[in-house]
Amino acid sequence: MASLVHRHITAATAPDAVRISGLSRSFDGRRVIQNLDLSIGAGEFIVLLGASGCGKSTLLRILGNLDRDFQGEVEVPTRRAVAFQAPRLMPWKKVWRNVTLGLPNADRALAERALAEVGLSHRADVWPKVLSGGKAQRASLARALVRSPELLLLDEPFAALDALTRIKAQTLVAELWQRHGCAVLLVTHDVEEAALLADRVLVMKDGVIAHEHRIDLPRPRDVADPAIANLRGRFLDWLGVHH
Ligand SMILES: Nc1ncnc2c1ncn2[C@@H]1O[C@H](COP(=O)(O)OP(=O)(O)OP(=O)(O)O)[C@@H](O)[C@H]1O
Repeated sequence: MASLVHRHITAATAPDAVRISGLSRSFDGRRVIQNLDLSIGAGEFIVLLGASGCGKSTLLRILGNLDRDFQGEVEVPTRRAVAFQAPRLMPWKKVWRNVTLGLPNADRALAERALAEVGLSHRADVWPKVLSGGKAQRASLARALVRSPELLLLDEPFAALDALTRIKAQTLVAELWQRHGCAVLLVTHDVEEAALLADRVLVMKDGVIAHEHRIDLPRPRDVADPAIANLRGRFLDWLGVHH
């Protein structure tokens, strides 16, 4: 059957890392993303908030080229990487081989460099099952970094971690982002995480970006800063959460 879907995914051109115009995506006749426009600057850290089911993961999957069944124009860099809530490591491959999975050649030195960046140098030769949740997630980040992405897509990467491990992982992502200078799109439900990490916070609702806020606070940001508490409150309001 001929598809009537018009789709266009092309390599992005500077200065933006991502350009989306008129993006729509439907499932079973229901529009989940509605004529959405969005640009992400090179090196910009975007956090995407939104109620469950509002289409955040759908947008991320489209940007990761994991879903091509959309309408509209999407420009993304060819060098991009995705990390999910579950680390998705292959249990039959040692950690370093997981890091280079899918690359044309399994370059051990490359894997070791990426593992060193996430503090896992000493774990290159273990099987994924021996890693704690936090370490497995760091291995998954190393697998993303080894691709030198211009765009890093993170879908609730810290959601399954305990509170302390989560804070460490947030700090690590902030450091990696600053060192690599890649654009980041991070999907989360955590309004504090958004306030701590983002250059710009987007709140998605009914398939569009309903609210947007740029954060100019210096980094590293302090969770005890009253400005962070203010932002939390504002984001919760936008999400319709009473606090
Ligand atoms: N492959 C699919 N087939 C049918 N419906 C889908 C599919 N993928 C997503 N949906 C629907 O699209 C809507 C948006 O899903 P999506 O996973 O993007 O939401 P989300 O904002 O990421 O939610 P959450 O915060 O719970 O992860 C939901 O109603 C979901 O059921």
